[in-house]
Amino acid sequence: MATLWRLRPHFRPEAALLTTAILSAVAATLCGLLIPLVIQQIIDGPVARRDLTGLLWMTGGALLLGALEAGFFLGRHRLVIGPSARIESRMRAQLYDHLQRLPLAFHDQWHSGQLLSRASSDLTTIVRFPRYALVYLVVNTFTIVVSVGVLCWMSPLLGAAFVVISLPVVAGSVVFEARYQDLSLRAQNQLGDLTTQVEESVLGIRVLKAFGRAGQALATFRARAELLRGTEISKVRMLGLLTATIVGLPEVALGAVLAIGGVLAARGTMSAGELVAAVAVVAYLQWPLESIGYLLAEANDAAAATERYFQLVEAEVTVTDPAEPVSLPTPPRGELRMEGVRFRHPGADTELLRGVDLEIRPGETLALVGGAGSGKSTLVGMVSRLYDVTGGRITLDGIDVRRVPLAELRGAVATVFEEPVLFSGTVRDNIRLNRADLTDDEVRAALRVANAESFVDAMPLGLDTEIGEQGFSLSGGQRQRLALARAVVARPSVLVLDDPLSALDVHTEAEVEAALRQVLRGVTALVVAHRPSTVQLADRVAVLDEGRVTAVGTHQDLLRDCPRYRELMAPVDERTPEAGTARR
Ligand SMILES: Nc1ncnc2c1ncn2[C@@H]1O[C@H](COP(=O)(O)OP(=O)(O)OP(=O)(O)O)[C@@H](O)[C@H]1O
Repeated sequence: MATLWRLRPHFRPEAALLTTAILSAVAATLCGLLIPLVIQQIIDGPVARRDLTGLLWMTGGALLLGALEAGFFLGRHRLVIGPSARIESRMRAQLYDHLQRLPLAFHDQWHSGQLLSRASSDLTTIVRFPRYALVYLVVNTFTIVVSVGVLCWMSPLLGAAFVVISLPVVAGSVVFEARYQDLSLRAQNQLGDLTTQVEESVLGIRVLKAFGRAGQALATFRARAELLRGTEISKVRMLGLLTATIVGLPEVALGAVLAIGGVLAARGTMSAGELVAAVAVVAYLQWPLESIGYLLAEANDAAAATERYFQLVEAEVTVTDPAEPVSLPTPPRGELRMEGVRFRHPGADTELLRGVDLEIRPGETLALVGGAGSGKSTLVGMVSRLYDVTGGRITLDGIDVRRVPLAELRGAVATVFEEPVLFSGTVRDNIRLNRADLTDDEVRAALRVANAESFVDAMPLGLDTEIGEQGFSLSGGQRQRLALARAVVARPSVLVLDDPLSALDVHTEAEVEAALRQVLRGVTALVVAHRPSTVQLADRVAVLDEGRVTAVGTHQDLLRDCPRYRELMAPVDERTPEAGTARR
């Protein structure tokens, strides 16, 4: 339960409304509890005296209390809706914002389904707590304490009997509390694994079908679903056990009150009205008692979800804005240097990059060539700080990129990836991508440079055509040319192209290559390349091997002087086995 205490910064802005909601619920309870006492007065007073006028007044009083109880109850309901919705939306926004700021090294290590389930089902579970369980845990505890007080005031014997009968419930709740949260956390993690599999299967449906792996994927899914089912059943069994203990309590308590109260009334130490009131108070306790198990389960589910939420929002953002920022020259010249750059993945035993030295002159295009997994993407990703170096430094125009404000750096360095990701929205939205200040003329100029204007104009609504998921279906080459347009639209000084041709067929490759030739004019470019066609776009080529740059030169020079380069550039069927693999 201590975990839930960590939510207080989120609850604090809503404290006034939540407290009013709780007070409203307490007021409803007090009205409800006063009714049995009015009934006692009615029976011992007007009914015993056969006083019709008094009876009418007091019955009216009981009705008024009933109406007030309903009003306060409704008030509680209304008061809690706004705060809980605001808490939910703020927490969701904080989580999303944090996910955006977390470095790629973090995203490399987390399954997307685990992130999705935290952002969706976990937050819903957390928010059910202030909306419902929090108020009722407070109010029901209050109701039970006040009711026991009322019983003790009527007859200490009745109060003591009720407390003794309640002891198994208290013990059961303590055991339940300890075990249920563990099960709840396990179930939420298992749900995250299932979400990951659903997401991966949806994204990779073509591969699964093409390789005939749908059956195997289903078997894995079933096994995971079975695991989750088992955990959920254990949760329900545990809750059932507690509920079974609790549900019997009001009946036993009622029997005990009737028996003890009956004896006391027969002896004349308790009036008939007091006996009826005591029975009514115990009957009033039925819901608060029966709901304890459910509310504890809700609180524990919320606590487990809270733990998972904080795992994410407290994950360290290692790539941050510098404390003492230094601006790039305006406009930046685009001189890029790597000085002894080293990189080790968090928790990895060995370094992927072991001292890379490289210089790219303003306006020059340098191709980076290396075996699969040799660290090319990681190295080029460091220029815009998708990853941070773990040793050495990268400078742009003589300034360490870690000293440049992130927004400025990412404005100066644009990246195109192997897989062109397009978002749901229009062509224009995708090209501008959060740069709403760019005009249609600028967007068109970028499309022209990327050799994409003619096919965009041929689309049904031109720039307004919806693309991305479920949008207008584009070919690989068209998608990549839009990605190029997106990269150049804001006129960056440095372009990082992470193997932009590798996912394309020969014909499409030629289209994008033509676009690339245009795009590369006048900017400094670092291009990850696998094929001679891409390499030939570059002024110079660097060979990355064993974590270092082992050779730099023109394509022709390297073909002549560097055996490793010849190996890497050879057609796939002519390569030696280790040429295409990481040699670390
Ligand atoms: N979390 C991690 N811990 C340790 N090593 C990792 C981790 N994530 C990735 N790697 C290693 O980093 C390398 C991938 O680096 P990178 O993607 O930069 O290579 P690349 O040269 O671009 O590969 P490719 O040409 O196949 O795209 C691989 O060797 C991989 O094993």
